[in-house]
Amino acid sequence: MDIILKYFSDFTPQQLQQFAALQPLYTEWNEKINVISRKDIQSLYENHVLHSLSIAAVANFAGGMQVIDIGTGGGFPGVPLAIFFPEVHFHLVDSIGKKMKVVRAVAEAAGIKNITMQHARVEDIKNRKFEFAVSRAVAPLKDLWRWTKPLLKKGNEASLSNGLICLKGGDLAQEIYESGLRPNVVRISELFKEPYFDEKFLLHVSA
Ligand SMILES: C[S@@+](CC[C@H](N)C(=O)[O-])C[C@H]1O[C@@H](n2cnc3c(N)ncnc32)[C@H](O)[C@@H]1O
Repeated sequence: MDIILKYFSDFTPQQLQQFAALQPLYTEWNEKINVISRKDIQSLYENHVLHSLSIAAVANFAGGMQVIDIGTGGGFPGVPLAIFFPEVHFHLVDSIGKKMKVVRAVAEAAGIKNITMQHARVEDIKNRKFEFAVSRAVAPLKDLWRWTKPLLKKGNEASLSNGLICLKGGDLAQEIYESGLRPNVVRISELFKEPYFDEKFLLHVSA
């Protein structure tokens, strides 16, 4: 987990304990329910935790905000962000129930209190509003935006205006064109120097 401390500091002892708990917990749970590819589990902190925290490097969520993680799978980016922002509430949603089981077990064992979980397709969530939606590796930008837009409150209380923040890789030109949107695009390799982050991007679309 030193790779986290290379880029972020000022964690409380509780946050450090929670980050440290992730490796044994995900290693144990991933053997029962596969949420991270088996070869990737050794690179949990770089490929999953730090990648998730690229969102924290660009968006300083304010205490009391509500953030939905769409298609969280085993809890990325929602779980690392919930540890990073203990005053922010994270609602983690996935359409596959058994993945929610892993997230629930990890959050409980690590004592992460600011997370709720919902087994649902995000399109079916009604009557709830969030300041931000976050997502990694779930759907084309066009679909993510169609699902997310009705769930967002407008506002500007964080370092970024309220909206969708998604993590994506590869050549995004066609995907952005097809979305009809003009997202702000951040190269994650400008934040973190490890080769894993080459060709990885963070996209932000304002509500
Ligand atoms: C490739 S996995 C990524 C999981 C996690 N975000 C990560 O980066 O490790 C995509 C996840 O999105 C979920 N998903 C896809 N479409 C969804 C939808 N419409 N509503 C909720 N979850 C969805 C899938 O069940 C799957 O767990």
